[in-house]
Amino acid sequence: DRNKFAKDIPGPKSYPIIGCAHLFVGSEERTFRVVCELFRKYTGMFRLPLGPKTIVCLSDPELIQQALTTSACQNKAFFYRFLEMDYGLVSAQYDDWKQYRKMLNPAFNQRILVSFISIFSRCSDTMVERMGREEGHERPLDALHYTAQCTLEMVCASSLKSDITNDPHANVVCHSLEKIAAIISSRVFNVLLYSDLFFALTERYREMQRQRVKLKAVMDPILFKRREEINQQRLVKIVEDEENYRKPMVFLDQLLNMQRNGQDLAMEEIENHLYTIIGAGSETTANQVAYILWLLAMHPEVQERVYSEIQSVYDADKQDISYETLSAQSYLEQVIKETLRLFPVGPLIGRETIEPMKLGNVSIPAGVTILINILNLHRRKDLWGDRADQFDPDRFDPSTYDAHKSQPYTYIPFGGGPRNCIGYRYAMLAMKVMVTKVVGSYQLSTSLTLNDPLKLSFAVTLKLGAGHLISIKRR
Ligand code: HEM
Repeated sequence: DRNKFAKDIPGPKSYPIIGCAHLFVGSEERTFRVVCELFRKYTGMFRLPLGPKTIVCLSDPELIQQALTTSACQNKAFFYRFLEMDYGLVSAQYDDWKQYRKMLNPAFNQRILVSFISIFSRCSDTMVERMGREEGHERPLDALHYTAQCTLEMVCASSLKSDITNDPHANVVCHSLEKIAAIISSRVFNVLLYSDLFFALTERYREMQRQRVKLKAVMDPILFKRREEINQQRLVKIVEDEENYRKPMVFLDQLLNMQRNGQDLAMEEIENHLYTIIGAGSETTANQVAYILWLLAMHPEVQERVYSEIQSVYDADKQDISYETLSAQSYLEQVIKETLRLFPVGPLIGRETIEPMKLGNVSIPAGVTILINILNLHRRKDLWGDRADQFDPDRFDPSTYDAHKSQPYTYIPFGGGPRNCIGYRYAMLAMKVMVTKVVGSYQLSTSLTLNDPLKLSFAVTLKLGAGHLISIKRR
């Protein structure tokens, strides 16, 4: 029996064939709540058979560290296949991934990231201006609506060298990404939708195809245009110049110049990488900044400290943002870190064992799915204290913060091990610029509190059903 290894691992009651599938009926919100309750109940490791799959869930930081750092566990879990981006960095299997990551790492080097700060700044100014149109309105605005368009523009301008600021279709892309993410995630705990054949018969599948068509209609022209330009450059042999060839390039250029055995990558591979970076780069950052603004609106005293730091770092009339000024905003960094702890926008990640391995004292065979709940890990009272559910940026005061030193895997908002987030430094810079621009311009408030029903759910990113509702007043 394939599942014999799991017989001594604790877990909820399961039934033949369906396993624990009966636990996950109802809304997405309910499903996510049940998942989180299980992770709270079993503090080490538990098994979760779901139809044909046995999932081993990890709550303990030591076990999480083992899983994320051992090479025998570096394939992605079966549900990443639902993304239908098999060649992209997020879902590629280990052997392919090693090559891709090596070739794409240079597109995230320090020099390139610093050169993006002016793009982040320009896109954030546009966001602030758009928000301003809502000022004085009775009803609060949903911060995500604004951050989503902004981060999409940032990713296109930085990684794709393409300006979509006034593209009327930009909002369509944000909407499509969100819809696709929700459909993909709805398959993760729904055994009936594991089979691609069965899924293809559903309305969700047809909706996903419709959204993909919309997405491609906006993104394909960007891709084809840039490919044409790069082919032209090649013709005039610029790329063959040794120095140019070695210079790190932005993501899309790196991709279009990548060669394997003297051949360009296949179009399907390039598209998978492109859509992966757009999805992984824009949706995540947009949601995270929406959480930051919403928490600042909820905690005026924290917001005032962020604002006085902005005043002490920047001239009164112009916010000339540079790498140095951003580095000087250490309190803002604490606020971002604390938001990443309480509301990590990539809450559930999964791996699959490539070879047999030991997790603690349990022998796990090859082909087993491992599931990690980052949200639950970040809110464990035994690791973070009784006030783990409260927002307290002082927790990350560098002079006192030591949780990380004793066990770095108690805090993993960007994942961990070799397959951690390739864009985490990009994200930190982009978030700092966005928050600086908004808080520098507006005073934020909200009537919501962390005790209200927040209706969290999982749609690749961590969704807030209540909405990131805030009111703004010009400073
Ligand atoms: C606040 C923002 C972000 C958060 C919280 C975040 C979080 C994460 C997490 C948790 C993972 C690990 C996924 C796993 O283990 O399966 C990941 C991977 C990844 N992220 Fe991010 N991310 C953010 C921003 C970005 C940005 C801005 C980019 C690109 C511009 C990006 C690109 C990626 C890619 C390509 C991977 C896959 C890496 C690999 O397997 O080699 N992310 N991210």
